[in-house]
Amino acid sequence: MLQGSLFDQADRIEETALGGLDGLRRTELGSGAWIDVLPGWLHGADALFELLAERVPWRAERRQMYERVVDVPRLLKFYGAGQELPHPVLGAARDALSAHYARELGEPFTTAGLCYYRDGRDSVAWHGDRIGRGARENTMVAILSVGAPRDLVLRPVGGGPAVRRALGHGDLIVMGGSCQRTWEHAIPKSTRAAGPRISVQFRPHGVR
Ligand SMILES: O=C(O)CCC(=O)C(=O)O
Ligand SMILES: [Fe+2]
Repeated sequence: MLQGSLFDQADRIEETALGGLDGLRRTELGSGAWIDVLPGWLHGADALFELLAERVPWRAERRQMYERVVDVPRLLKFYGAGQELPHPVLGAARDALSAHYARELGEPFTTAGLCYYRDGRDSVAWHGDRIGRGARENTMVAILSVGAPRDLVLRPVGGGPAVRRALGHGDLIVMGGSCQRTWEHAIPKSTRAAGPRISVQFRPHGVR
């Protein structure tokens, strides 16, 4: 929740700023998949968490699961290409990522999907981002995390050792190469007390 006067809040969010991307470190996962990770890319990430929690028109979705309709255990908001993002630093993040990966990706990041995990009961099940072109082509999905850390876990399709990264407080992870096809990822439920986390996923046009 927002605390103090609007003026205090404005002061704090003004401290929110991106660092450089030189510290990105790549881990090859195998089968042409990789992740790049940069802890603490966004400074003042907690102020951005508060702003997004308050300002974004979050949607609770419901899905058919067998014979029941169940709540999707996280809140969502999708911003398409050209839609104004809830804070300018997110546009700056998208553009910095587009510039950094221009050669390797061959196209810019254009969309931003936001997910709000309110506590350890919120989660996302194993999946690859394969609704769009990620099902057939190599692509990238870049995720900026604010708020409390949660584990993002990756595992090869068909089984094998998992890879786990705790992400929050301005951390960046980029899933690239064949990662959406040959690997799956999840944010598992946490039985330990987990604070709220918001993730911002930047994707190229046609990747979902
Ligand atoms: O919250 C995250 O970091 C992952 C979200 C995700 O995998 C998705 O929405 O496709
Ligand atoms: Fe995903």
